[in-house]
Amino acid sequence: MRNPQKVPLLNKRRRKHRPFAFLYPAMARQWKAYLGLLLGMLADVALTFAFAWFLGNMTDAAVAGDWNQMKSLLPLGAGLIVVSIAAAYGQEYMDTAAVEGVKKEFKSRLHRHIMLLPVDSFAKQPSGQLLSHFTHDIDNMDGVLGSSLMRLIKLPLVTAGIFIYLLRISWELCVLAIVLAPLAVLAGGLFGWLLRRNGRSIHQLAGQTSSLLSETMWGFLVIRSFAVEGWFHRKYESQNQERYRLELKDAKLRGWFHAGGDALGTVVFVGSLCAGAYFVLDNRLSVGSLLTFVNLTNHLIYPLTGFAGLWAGMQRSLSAVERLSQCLEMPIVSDTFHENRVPKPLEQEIEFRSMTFGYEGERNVFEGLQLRIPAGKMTAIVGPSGAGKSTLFSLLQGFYKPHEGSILIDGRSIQELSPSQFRSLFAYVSQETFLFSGSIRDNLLLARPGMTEMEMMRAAAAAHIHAFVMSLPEGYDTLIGERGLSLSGGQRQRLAIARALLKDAPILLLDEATSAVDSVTEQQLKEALARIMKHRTTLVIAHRLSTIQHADRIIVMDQGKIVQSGRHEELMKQEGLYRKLYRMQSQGGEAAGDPYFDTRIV
Ligand SMILES: Nc1ncnc2c1ncn2[C@@H]1O[C@H](COP(=O)(O)OP(=O)(O)OP(=O)(O)O)[C@@H](O)[C@H]1O
Repeated sequence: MRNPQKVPLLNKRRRKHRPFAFLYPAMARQWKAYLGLLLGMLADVALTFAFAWFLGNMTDAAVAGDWNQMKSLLPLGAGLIVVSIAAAYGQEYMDTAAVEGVKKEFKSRLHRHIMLLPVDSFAKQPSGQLLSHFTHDIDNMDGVLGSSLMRLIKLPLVTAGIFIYLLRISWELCVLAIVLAPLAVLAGGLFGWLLRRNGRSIHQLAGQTSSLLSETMWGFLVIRSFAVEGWFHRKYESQNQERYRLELKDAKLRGWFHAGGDALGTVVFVGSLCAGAYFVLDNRLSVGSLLTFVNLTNHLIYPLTGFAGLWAGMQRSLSAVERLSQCLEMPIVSDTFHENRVPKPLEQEIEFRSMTFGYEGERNVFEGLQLRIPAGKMTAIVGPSGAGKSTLFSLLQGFYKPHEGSILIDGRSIQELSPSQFRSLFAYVSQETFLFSGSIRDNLLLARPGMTEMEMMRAAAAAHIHAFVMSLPEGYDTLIGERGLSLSGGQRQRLAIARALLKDAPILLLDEATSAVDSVTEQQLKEALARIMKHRTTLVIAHRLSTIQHADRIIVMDQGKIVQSGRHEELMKQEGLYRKLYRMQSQGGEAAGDPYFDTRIV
């Protein structure tokens, strides 16, 4: 196994996004909080000038020994303090409301969007990448929301106001500051671009690391049994190192920007102080005016220095918003969630009519496939690995659309059915059973939310899991751990079968559903399944041919084509793939080198 090298980071071809246009509707819905913040910000600006004015007048009154003037100014000072405390409190609260309100909306939108993604686009995204939108991108939106956004508006506003105010005090002192302003703007533009580029790389890497971590946790037992902990650790180390390098680069950029801003600010401050002191000596400026000037210059310096941090944060947030918008712009299957309805049983058949399909960028799996599956019967699909059995199930469930031809259920194209009607038609038990963390009852409830205790137990009994559940101290309320890992493979499979039974759909899709049970349980399950299949159209993908000998019809597939079909006895009489597979299986699958050999037929 190779040591992982540097992680590819930047997506070369990115679409143009307008982050603020994307954010605006969600922000508009929090208009009360943003209005509050805007008023708070305006109060803040007014307070800045009011305090500077107060300082200057108080000092001049003190220098002139005007006690009455000082006394008249005192209540004003107290009022300013009260207003500034109220403004600070209000801003803090409004900031949280404005930021968290928008984030809450995006979290919810993102989750909904992911739930409605078509199966193929979902499958293309590593789960960690999707997860990182929640854990990384949404958390990094702060720089363009709430008070950060207000500060971005406030800084130019304060800067312009201060210039005008200072101009009234001394135009000579203003010239010094004005000369340096374009420099700050230019530096902001350049560093902003660099920071955003770097921020994008950090976000992308965070997504990759998140994917790697989720794979590591999910595949922990495989990692352990193949002794590849070292390889995974090195891969993580390499990404961790890269992240460290990028964070340092970010810090360097911010550092340079900060230092440059500080230097610029200090030059303005010291320069105006010296020049101001000279003007006081020359009697062209009062001491109070100098203090007002120095105080306001401080506020002028802040835009030059504080702007760096704000700008850097904003650039990071913009690249997070960009990634979020890319995800939210992925097309979804429909605008609404669908609920299970209780559909009528199938009356006629399922038909694949001249269907052609291939996965994106791959050669076609099916070319003009013609297949009819009669209603109310059990049809088994067999064939070597890669024949297209699972793809047929996916197409039937609408996970993918045929490129040509159509799929009809009782004579109606599945495209004509509403998503709710369509989804209610199938109950699916897959090879890899997935159970959700929570109790056994929670997992069964998924299939039928309003189920009664009796219905639940009946389904569990039919799947031969009821006795086991009742033997547990908490019965149906027993927690089964993440992915049901505290249960055996066979127990998980039987619960999955009970879940499918509870859904009570007219079409039952079983993908080697009895593969993880022992032979005694398999026999019991077969009986239970046979009872349920009686009223249903059942399609079974079977790898062990012994499990489908009683099927009403067996379809033998090879490389996307139907090569044989009929009952077990008929197929056994024919020279062909079925007999070959059957013999291989009964002989123990000793078929090394045989192109039809499916390693699971043993
Ligand atoms: N998501 C996918 N993207 C691209 N190609 C795929 C995808 N899933 C399956 N294939 C390809 O489609 C073909 C049919 O695969 P499919 O899983 O339907 O076969 P199968 O008969 O179910 O095999 P098995 O018995 O091994 O599960 C194979 O060549 C496979 O490599």
